[in-house]
Amino acid sequence: MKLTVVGTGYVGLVTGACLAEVGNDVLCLDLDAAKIATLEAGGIPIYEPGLEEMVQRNVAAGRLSFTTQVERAVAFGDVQFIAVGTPPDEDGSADLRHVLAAAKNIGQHMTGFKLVVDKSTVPVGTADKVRETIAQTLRERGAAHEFAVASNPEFLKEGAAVEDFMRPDRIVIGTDSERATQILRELYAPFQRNHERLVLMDIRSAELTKYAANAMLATRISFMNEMANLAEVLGADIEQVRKGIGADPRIGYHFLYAGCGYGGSCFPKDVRALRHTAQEGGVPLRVLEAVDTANAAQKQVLVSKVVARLGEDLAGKRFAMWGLAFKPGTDDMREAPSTEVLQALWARGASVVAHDPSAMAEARRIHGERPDLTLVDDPMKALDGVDALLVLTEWKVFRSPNFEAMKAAMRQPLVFDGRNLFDPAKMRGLGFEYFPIGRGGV
Ligand SMILES: NC(=O)c1ccc[n+]([C@@H]2O[C@H](COP(=O)([O-])OP(=O)(O)OC[C@H]3O[C@@H](n4cnc5c(N)ncnc54)[C@H](O)[C@@H]3O)[C@@H](O)[C@H]2O)c1
Ligand SMILES: O=c1ccn([C@@H]2O[C@H](COP(=O)(O)OP(=O)(O)O[C@H]3O[C@H](CO)[C@@H](O)[C@H](O)[C@H]3O)[C@@H](O)[C@H]2O)c(=O)[nH]1
Repeated sequence: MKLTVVGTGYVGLVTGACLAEVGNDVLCLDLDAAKIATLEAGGIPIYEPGLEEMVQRNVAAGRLSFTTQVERAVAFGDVQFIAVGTPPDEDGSADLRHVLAAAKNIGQHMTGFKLVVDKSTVPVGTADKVRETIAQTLRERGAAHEFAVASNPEFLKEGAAVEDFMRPDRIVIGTDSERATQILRELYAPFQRNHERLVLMDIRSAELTKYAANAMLATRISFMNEMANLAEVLGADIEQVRKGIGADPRIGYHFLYAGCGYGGSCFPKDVRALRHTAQEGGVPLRVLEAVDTANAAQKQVLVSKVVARLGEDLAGKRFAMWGLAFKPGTDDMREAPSTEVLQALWARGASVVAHDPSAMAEARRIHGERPDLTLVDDPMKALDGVDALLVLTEWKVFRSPNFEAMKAAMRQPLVFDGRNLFDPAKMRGLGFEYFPIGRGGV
């Protein structure tokens, strides 16, 4: 099939590359000329395991190409995927400017049937707006072409995006058009594996499914974080509790880890956008309100522990930070807990020496050159003479460090671990003062 993907961010680029991988001809459009230039030069603008090779392979095979030319992109694909950003507006609602601009471009340049597929995360009712925008643009041109609009929300996780797209748990498709259903069935046939992954539904339900999934997962994390805070005070261990409750298949072991708060480009934004939608609809979402509040508090948990141990005034103190990305496997720092912890430490006069396997360039872009932030290329180098180590991201490379060398490098063996990487008994046995999350019983 001939496909156009509008937007070459995490979702658009992965969608384009994976759909080319199974034999489609894909043209990716982005208005960001620098991104397209990078892609055309054989590079990729983001870090995502397996993506660069997949892009290069499909470009070489002639199945994947890139453009900034809207007219060419609209002409190319019978299916037009909209995968542009839907950032939060000031009131927390999803900003649909880019989605509707993409829709308008399609209406402006289409000369025959197009299936327009919303892949961006968009509030319920957006497909109607996309439809209306295209219809209106066609009317203004005096043109009459058939088109269909479908919702196909994306569930990939950063750091595992290619794997998630190639081997999806489910493919949600919302349509009210038989023609659209047929096209998308055929397009997604190679991703079915051994049983049907397509979940077909009406458009509004598909749009809500995306938000409901992220809201449920965010709720689970905030719940575990609050249990962890309670466990600490009660002298219980959240890791034991996690295993105990996860054994119930109705709960399950996945996505049950307490930590220093959830971040990323999706959970915080989508929880707020859904709350906004509910407010407009006059429906209280009390649970989700608490999920958001609990997460904001959890992002400060490490700082509270530092202050309780070292005092409010941290002037002249030096901290090592392991991990800047919002989670391992990505260079993305959007809403990362590290940013809030850095700001809180700086506000108290401390300086930080940080290492992250992927996100250091991003940290430099966000925080700029400043005397109270040093970025080093080796986690052990961050420890020289520091008053404490803070762990913000559970990268694999941090899991089995040389503990003796760590102790020798630090001014004092003090570790605040926001991701529960280490065994508390072992740490204490080695002579560390160790502050994990929710492990009061060990
Ligand atoms: N990042 C994720 O893990 C993830 C997963 C599932 C769903 N989503 C959702 O998918 C959508 C895209 O997210 P992302 O992380 O890929 O965003 P992103 O910001 O990384 O990329 C969006 C891209 O769209 C481009 N763009 C904007 N307007 C355009 C237009 N009119 N024409 C062409 N290109 C345009 C931008 O230049 C940018 O490169 C969002 O709604 C997001 O919530 C994201
Ligand atoms: O047990 C857990 C699991 C995750 N997290 C945190 O939760 C955040 C989000 O993690 P994750 O879901 O792995 O990352 P995302 O790439 O943001 O993916 C989420 O958001 C995407 C965008 O909507 C969806 O497509 C995915 O299905 C959904 O998992 C991160 O800060 C994690 O540290 C925890 O604290 N504990």
